[in-house]
Amino acid sequence: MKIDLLNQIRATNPVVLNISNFVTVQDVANGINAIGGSPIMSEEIRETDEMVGISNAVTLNLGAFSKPQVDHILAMGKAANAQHKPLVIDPVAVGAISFRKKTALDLMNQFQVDVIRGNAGEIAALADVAWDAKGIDAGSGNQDVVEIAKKAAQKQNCVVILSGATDVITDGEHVARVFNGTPLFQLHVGSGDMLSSIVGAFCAVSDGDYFEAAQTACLVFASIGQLVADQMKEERPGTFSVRLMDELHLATVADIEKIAQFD
Ligand SMILES: Nc1ncnc2c1ncn2[C@@H]1O[C@H](COP(=O)(O)OP(=O)(O)OP(=O)(O)O)[C@@H](O)[C@H]1O
Ligand SMILES: Cc1ncsc1CCO
Ligand SMILES: [Mg+2]
Repeated sequence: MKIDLLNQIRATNPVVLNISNFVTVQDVANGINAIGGSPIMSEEIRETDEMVGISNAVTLNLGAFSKPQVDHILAMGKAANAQHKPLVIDPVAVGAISFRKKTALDLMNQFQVDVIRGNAGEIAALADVAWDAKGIDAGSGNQDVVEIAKKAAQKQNCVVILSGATDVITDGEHVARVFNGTPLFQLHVGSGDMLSSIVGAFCAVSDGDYFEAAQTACLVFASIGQLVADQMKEERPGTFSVRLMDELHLATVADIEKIAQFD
């Protein structure tokens, strides 16, 4: 695990281009900014090639798409491939809404993603494994999450992050797990969206090793949330989100190394 990639983000301030959802766009922008990246959002398809041109990574969030936004996402994915920029996708709620799953699969048939980041309900849907997803949340299921993540990675030929109490990261063959985190993440809508765009920032400084980038992003984000939770006496979702932003900026590699739990 190359936790030092965090310092590389802070040293090089990579531009992370996002198609976000309107629910969590500000958290996503500030999360990238706080950790040391440079966020930019886009809502206009005609600027796609130029936008991708100035970016070091692209994250596409399917959280609240409309027909024009799906066209934009498609153009952005194709441009990221053509310009060899790392491409991350967050398939929000594809486990709960069949139209979303179909749309996500249609898109991923037309461009190649480098990393998919979703919760168990979303990744199970992409793996065609039975799971009871609930809206944007993971829901419940009894299949092995490692096998689910591997299956999704093999189907899409990319790195998959299945996030949750334990994050599972796989390229379809090798598997890493991150055990850090806090249930407080679930009390803040958009924790996953922030993670997906922060994965983009790690991919930008990874020299093409997206499996390493994905693992490290998960470890850094989950550990920083855990550091915040460890300082709180009660479950305060509002306070958590503010302090999370502070710690994304302040936490050092040494702070993370002290609590890191992964295999
Ligand atoms: N029960 C938990 N315990 C510890 N950490 C958790 C738990 N659930 C989620 N996390 C952490 O929360 C972060 C976001 O992952 P999560 O799986 O909740 O995304 P998500 O479901 O897409 O969230 P959202 O839809 O709110 O964006 C990850 O860093 C993950 O490790
Ligand atoms: C609540 C919600 N609805 C669509 S997207 C979103 C934010 C989590 O991605
Ligand atoms: Mg999500």
